[in-house]
Amino acid sequence: MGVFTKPKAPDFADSLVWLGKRLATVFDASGGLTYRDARKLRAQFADKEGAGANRAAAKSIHLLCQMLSLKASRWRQMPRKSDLPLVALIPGEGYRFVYDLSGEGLWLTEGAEGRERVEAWPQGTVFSSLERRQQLPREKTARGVFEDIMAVDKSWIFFASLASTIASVLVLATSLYSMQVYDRVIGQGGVATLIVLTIGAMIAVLIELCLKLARSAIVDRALRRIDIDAARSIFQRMLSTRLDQYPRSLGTFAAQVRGYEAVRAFIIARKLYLFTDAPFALFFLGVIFLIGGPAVAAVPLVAFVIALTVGLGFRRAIEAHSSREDMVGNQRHGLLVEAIQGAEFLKATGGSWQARQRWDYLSRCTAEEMTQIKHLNETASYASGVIQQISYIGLVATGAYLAVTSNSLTVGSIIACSIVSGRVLMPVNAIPGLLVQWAHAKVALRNLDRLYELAEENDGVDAPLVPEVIRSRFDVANLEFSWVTQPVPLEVKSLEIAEGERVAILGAVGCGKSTLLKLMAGLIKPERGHVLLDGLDVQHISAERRSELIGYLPQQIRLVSGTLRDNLTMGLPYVDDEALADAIRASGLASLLAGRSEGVQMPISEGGEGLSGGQRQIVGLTRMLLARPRVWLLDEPTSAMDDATEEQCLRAVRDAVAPTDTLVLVTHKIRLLSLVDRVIVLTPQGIALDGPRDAVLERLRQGASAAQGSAKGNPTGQNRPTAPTGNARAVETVS
Ligand SMILES: Nc1ncnc2c1ncn2[C@@H]1O[C@H](COP(=O)(O)OP(=O)(O)OP(=O)(O)O)[C@@H](O)[C@H]1O
Repeated sequence: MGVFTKPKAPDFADSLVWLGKRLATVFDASGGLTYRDARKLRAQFADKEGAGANRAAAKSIHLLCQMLSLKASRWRQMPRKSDLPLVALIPGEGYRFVYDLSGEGLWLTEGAEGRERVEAWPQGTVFSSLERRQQLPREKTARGVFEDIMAVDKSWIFFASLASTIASVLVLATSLYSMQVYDRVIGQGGVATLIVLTIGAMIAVLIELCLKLARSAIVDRALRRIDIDAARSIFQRMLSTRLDQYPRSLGTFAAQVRGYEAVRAFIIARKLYLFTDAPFALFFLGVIFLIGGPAVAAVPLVAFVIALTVGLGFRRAIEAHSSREDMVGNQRHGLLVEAIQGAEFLKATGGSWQARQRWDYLSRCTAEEMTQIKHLNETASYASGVIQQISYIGLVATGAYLAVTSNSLTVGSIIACSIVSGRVLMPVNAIPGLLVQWAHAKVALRNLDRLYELAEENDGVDAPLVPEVIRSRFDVANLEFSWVTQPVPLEVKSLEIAEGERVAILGAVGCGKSTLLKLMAGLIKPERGHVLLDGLDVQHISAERRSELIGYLPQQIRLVSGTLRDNLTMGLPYVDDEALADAIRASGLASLLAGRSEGVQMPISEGGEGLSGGQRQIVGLTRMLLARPRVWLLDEPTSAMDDATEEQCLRAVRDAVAPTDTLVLVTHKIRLLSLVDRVIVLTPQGIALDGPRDAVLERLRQGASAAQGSAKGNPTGQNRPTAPTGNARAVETVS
């Protein structure tokens, strides 16, 4: 291991967190670093100096690689080109990512402060090469995810089983105690023996209690870990789902995703049942056999078989009702989310009663199914209780008969056998509850499997590209896409947008302008054809890198709960306050904040509900100014703004878009066309007009006057560039 001295704790921690974020992009590590991971990495260096910091530095790379599923080599002192990409650990400075060696022998590096070409490394610098950990290709199913999570640590099953085993053996103490008291103490008047036996039995009971508490602590710990890991994996899977794959009912979808709780509860219960409860039924049967002989043991054995058959007999009915309960429950959750989100619409239209009717119907169905499940569960438990009682009577009767007829059993052994026989049937009593859990888990797994079937971003691309530099040039060819609800697909035969071009897309409502922008941003995948960015299919560029290169501002901006600063710096971890202040001033957000005591720490509620539509648009635009992408895709960015605010935002965008950046703008507002040089008019069948802005506008004006001539009056035509709505199939190039 190389020697690196005096790492300064805060710098190291920051550069490590930076490195984590960068490597997540470079290696397309799904999930990347979470806030929690970053805290963990920072904690490595807390209050560490000298040798402690050195150890932390070495350990932290190991931890980071674990988080990102990467493999790091041991530190070495000389970098080699064949080992690229590398991490360099520079004493007193921090980590740098080394991605290439130039022809002139300069190492191309990146750090938290930016790029640098390094000719000579500072004394003590050490290097470690990185590669993606080979993962076995496995079919992605919800079950597979849970199996992977369970496989990480199985020790809890061993310890929980051990605790159960000892506790179960100790249960014997009570029965043996009874046997000894009846046979030895009462018959022979041994008070001293009674005292010793009683103390022994009490100690056994206390140890059993401790073991049960230990088992529950072990299981709780395992539950917590499985919960966190499963929640993380499923949430990550949901986030990485491609936009066009999201189901239409998001509330129902969210409820289905939550189903993992039912799965993990069942998995734990099943493991405990199979490893501890069920085997002990046989153990206790053996004990009865030893104490009471085969005839006595036969009674609980027969009862066990009958109870098992009865319990499993309820399986189908319980499964059917649980499945229906889950389905209706998810729909009810979907309706709840919809009613809260659409409260304004429901109130304004007076349509609340319709929602209420549906809610009542779904509630009735849920209650009905729940009652049925409860009824079945209770019936199964009662049946097993009755079998247990009959087994008890049968066992005592058989024992007594044998005692009377052949004198082969004592009173004490009959009592001991009857106590132990309760334990034989205990696992059978648990079967109805397990069946309910199993049924819910099965439905939940099926729903989660549907989530895993949805295509992810970069679907089918094993190693998505992470290009450093890209020219913002688009080539679209033979593009075809339709949403599930859309009968006619959007078609674009050919479209070229050069680097540095500023283009507006006009078109009638619903003709597919936003869809085209989403296709260009790579958020949705064309069914046919392709969108190339600098010659690369946007679907082949890593989703993380794509979101850095392409700035997409949607029509409806939904902010996330947190502070305004969180929203402004979303996905931009290295924004300093100076840049933030500049962007806020440029977009006009500063005037919105004036007078607000919290400033950028202003709390934002879910979806940005506390802000008006126009204010949300300003926030979205300000974030774009901070992100400085190479491609700006703006979907009606100022549709909810007043003239003065719009003017300021337009100025800010005009100043921010660099000459080599490409701007594509969807709008219905003529004022925004001042930002562009080229106008494209879109129809669902494709591009109808394409050419320099003024020429296309002139063509549209001519078209509008001709239309006015035939049908007088166009009250909305004032501020809207009129676009062909119909069947303009051939692309008309206007010069
Ligand atoms: N997420 C979606 N799910 C299903 N269908 C969608 C979705 N988004 C858009 N569509 C459908 O695709 C078609 C084109 O919609 P798009 O939003 O691209 O039109 P647009 O030209 O941007 O309209 P507008 O001018 O009203 O914004 C519409 O018929 C719409 O119903």
